[in-house]
Amino acid sequence: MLRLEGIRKRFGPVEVLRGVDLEVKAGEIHALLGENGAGKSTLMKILCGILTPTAGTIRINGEEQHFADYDQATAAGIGIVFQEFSLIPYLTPVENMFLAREMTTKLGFLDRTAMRKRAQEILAQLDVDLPLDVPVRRLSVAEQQFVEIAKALSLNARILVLDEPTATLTPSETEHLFKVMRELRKQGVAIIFISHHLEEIFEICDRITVLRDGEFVGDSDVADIDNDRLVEMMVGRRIENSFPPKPALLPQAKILLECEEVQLRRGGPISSFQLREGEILGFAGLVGSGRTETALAMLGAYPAVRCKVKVDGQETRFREPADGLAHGIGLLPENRKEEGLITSFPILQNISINNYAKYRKNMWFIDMQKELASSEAAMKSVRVKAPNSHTRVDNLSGGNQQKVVIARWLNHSMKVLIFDEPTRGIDVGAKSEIYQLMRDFTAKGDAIIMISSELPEVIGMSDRVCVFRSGGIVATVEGDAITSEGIMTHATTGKARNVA
Ligand SMILES: Nc1ncnc2c1ncn2[C@@H]1O[C@H](COP(=O)(O)OP(=O)(O)OP(=O)(O)O)[C@@H](O)[C@H]1O
Repeated sequence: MLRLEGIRKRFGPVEVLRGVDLEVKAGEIHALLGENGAGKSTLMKILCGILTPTAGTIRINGEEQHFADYDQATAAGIGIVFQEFSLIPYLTPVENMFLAREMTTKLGFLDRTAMRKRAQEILAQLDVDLPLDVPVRRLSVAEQQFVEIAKALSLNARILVLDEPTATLTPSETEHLFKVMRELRKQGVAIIFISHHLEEIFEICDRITVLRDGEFVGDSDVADIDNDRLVEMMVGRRIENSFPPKPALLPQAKILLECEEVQLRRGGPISSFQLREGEILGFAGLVGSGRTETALAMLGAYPAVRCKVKVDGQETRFREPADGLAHGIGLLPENRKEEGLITSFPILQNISINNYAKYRKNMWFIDMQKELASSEAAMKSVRVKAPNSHTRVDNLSGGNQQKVVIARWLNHSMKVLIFDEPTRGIDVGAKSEIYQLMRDFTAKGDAIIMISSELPEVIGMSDRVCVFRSGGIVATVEGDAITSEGIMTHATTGKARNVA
């Protein structure tokens, strides 16, 4: 159904796609894989007419296509759901689906009944039930994604691109999305699926194509390839063990940070926890269980009913996360593109920001050589792929933008780091490097709170784990008790103490 041949793309002097081929059949779920910055999103933007290739051909059912813009690609049967949705938050799903191509009655009035009926038909075809009369901002991320898919199908998409659709979904939402994808496959739609979760590729995909540094590395049936070979194709080397060994827990370790009596909601559970020097404390639990809110409440960024914090044994009150910096506490927010980066600034300043004290020469000047050397070393340590540290962050791939924020915090002189979903959107090769850097950080006696929805990451990295449920901590486990069954049992059935 789709054949891309010899696709090249140059941004100024940098060639980011260097002759890429991709073949996708009707009724196939095809994974497009590669490290951060390999060129996946750029290739998809070319397919959708958003970018023009420097060279190469696009054929749909054998016919050569030249898309001048997105609308022409849509007319040719291509639909794309980006990582950042294009829905208007204040409009309903139906209004969003038919935006700028509203159905009208013979007299020229809006035919709301017909639009609603068509929307219902498409959603029923996907076996998706969602409220049609509320603004989409009230829907969950998964529901918004289904609206995007339904919108593409209402435009008769036969080739559907899903760019990292599962990155922000819960496991059950991901299962629902997979059900929808299987249904579309049955209907003969060709799906191109981008994900950094390799277990998802083995679960849902029929074929794969791998890119590395803008080049085509190879393609294969999923049935003919295993995990190790796939990683090797993507990264160009074998990744032996992604989690570094855990150090022995020190029974007498100093308490760096203590949170007593956190109550997120009136009448909700009251929790407490301690963070000890040299440890990684995992915050596990289902989405909405209160993990992020508890961390934010501690830093004054969530309006908890009560929250008593002690830093180095001293009671401390933070009004906002910036107050944490003075106490050596840094936050890597979940939503780092909006909250963690100044995208119009170069990588260099995005890494060194908040950290100028380290580069100060005297009262007036900073040592720019030192700033450059230190930031470039941090950038290299997490493998940010960019021509140099002066590249603007908005010219980086999504995963590389994430790495810049991680590089900033790991380069900072902090005592405590709070990492919310540290490896979301990060490729498999860089993940293991980030895990090692986290361990190097704690080896100095500093500590990390790691909020993560990825159970293997929680288990592989945490020295102790606080399991959250319904807004509070229901258990704290350590050592051999850190198992997926144990954590899941607490996360789904655990009872919080002290319910007021
Ligand atoms: N407008 C632009 N100007 C300059 N370089 C760009 C621009 N857009 C993308 N790039 C570069 O092109 C390369 C490929 O980026 P792309 O977003 O396609 O990667 P990706 O494979 O989708 O990565 P990720 O897994 O991180 O989403 C990156 O090195 C990126 O910095």
